[in-house]
Amino acid sequence: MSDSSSPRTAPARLPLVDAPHSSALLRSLTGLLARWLPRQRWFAGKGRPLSGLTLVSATELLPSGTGGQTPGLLHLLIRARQSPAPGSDAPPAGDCYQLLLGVRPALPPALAPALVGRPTEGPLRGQAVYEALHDPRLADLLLERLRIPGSLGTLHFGRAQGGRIPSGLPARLLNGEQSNSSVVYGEMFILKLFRRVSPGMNPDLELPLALAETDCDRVPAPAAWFEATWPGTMTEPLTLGVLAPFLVGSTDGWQLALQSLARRTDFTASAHALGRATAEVHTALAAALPTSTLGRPQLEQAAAGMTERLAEAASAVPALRPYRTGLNRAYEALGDYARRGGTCRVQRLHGDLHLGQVLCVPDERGGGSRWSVIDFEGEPARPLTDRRRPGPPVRDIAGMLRSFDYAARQDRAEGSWVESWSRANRAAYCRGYAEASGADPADQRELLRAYETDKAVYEVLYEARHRPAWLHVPMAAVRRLAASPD
Ligand SMILES: Nc1ncnc2c1ncn2[C@@H]1O[C@H](COP(=O)(O)OP(=O)(O)O)[C@@H](O)[C@H]1O
Ligand SMILES: O=P(O)(O)O[C@H]1O[C@H](CO)[C@@H](O[C@H]2O[C@H](CO)[C@@H](O)[C@H](O)[C@H]2O)[C@H](O)[C@H]1O
Repeated sequence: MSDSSSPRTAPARLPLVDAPHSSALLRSLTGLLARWLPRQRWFAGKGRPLSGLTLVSATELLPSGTGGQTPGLLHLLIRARQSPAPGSDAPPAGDCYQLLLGVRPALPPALAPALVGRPTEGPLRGQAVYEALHDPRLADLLLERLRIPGSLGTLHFGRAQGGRIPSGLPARLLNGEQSNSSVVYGEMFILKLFRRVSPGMNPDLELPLALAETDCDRVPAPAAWFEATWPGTMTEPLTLGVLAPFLVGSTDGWQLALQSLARRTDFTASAHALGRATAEVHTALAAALPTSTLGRPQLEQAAAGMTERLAEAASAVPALRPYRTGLNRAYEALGDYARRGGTCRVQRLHGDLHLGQVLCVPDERGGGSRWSVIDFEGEPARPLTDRRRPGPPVRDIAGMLRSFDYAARQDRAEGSWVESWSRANRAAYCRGYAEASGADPADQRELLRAYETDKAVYEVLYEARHRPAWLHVPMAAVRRLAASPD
């Protein structure tokens, strides 16, 4: 099963573009990109030096006018090779990134912050190369491509049946802390452009497409998408972007939870509704896509995977080491459950469910509001093959329970009100889930504890890498979970 138990999958091989063209283009861009890429929020390999760049694919979406005012639009897939982390004997890894670059002889002042650089050699010599999504003309061109199904070079554009995508919708690039990049078009659609990509369908397209065929309306249905394809090769298509309806006036669950904490207001009705929404999505996914039952060997393997992940995290984050024995008890309890004959149903999941992944949307039908669920990519650090494997629903539930704890720990006052806020919302969420699904998460004690522990360990590693100032949040959970009685 996904979790961990499976061997780490090596990145699938991707074809390279034909040599003469690619080497000239790379000559233009290598120096600039080697400096620019590691500074991007979405660059996954922070802290490891870049050892080289290779071009996987290059497509001119719009040829640059020579000397004129028309910008060019270049779509690139670039493999960034990196040296292994210090002390690791792993071979150099290479992640593939998607770039959309604008090319102009001179940049208007409004686009100056988007500049990647000016190549000093090769075919782009002397041109201003910049992040194309900042340029409304180029973002508009991308929408035009998405409106009309078809292929251009390695790029293939697909569309859902029916529905209308108007042209000329004004583009607005989101500037939040994202793992990818998103552009909102006329407050009608949002395009998510995946940054780190690998062969195989991205679950953030696959699962919303599958749900669109069911009667579950909790997830915005993809209107259009694009992918890279290499017909005649063994390489699976690689998902590059998804256009979905924009939920106007929505607020994410994280903001709402923080408001409730700041104003000392009740959140349990929302948490309960969120439990119901999660159950509805799980039920629809289980009906639409394959499920199976894990028996003893697979559950033991899952527990072993968690133990291994804890060992890896502890070697990267020393603060975790004193708690290893205590945390491992949760994984041993899962192994014991399997040896006693315990089983577990697995199905496709969200994979990284937390309060930031749920949007509270004003409900046109009833005047109130309702929860929608977004971002089915799974945990960004896991290989795609892992993220696409079925897992137990309690894994998502554990993620949301951790999120209530995260929110509560943002409150500086802490103390008993905040603790009871967290406890009450965790309980309300599970109640809502149980009512809508018929399965009470609390009945799966060993699984829930093991997955909550596994999630807290993941968060320790995530915070140590991306937001060290937040490390204390999952560490508080680690202390609690390590001390919890069997
Ligand atoms: N369909 C949507 N409607 C409204 N806002 C959305 C929608 N999808 C995403 N967003 C907004 O965009 C942000 C980033 O989207 P997300 O899919 O989580 O990207 P990432 O994986 O890069 O974090 C979300 O936090 C949310 O605020
Ligand atoms: O939103 P992403 O898919 O990029 O998920 C990653 O980043 C999340 C933070 O933005 C991280 O979530 C953790 O912090 C949240 C508060 O910011 C909290 O609600 C979550 O419970 C906590 O796990 C997520 O783990 C990571 O994969």
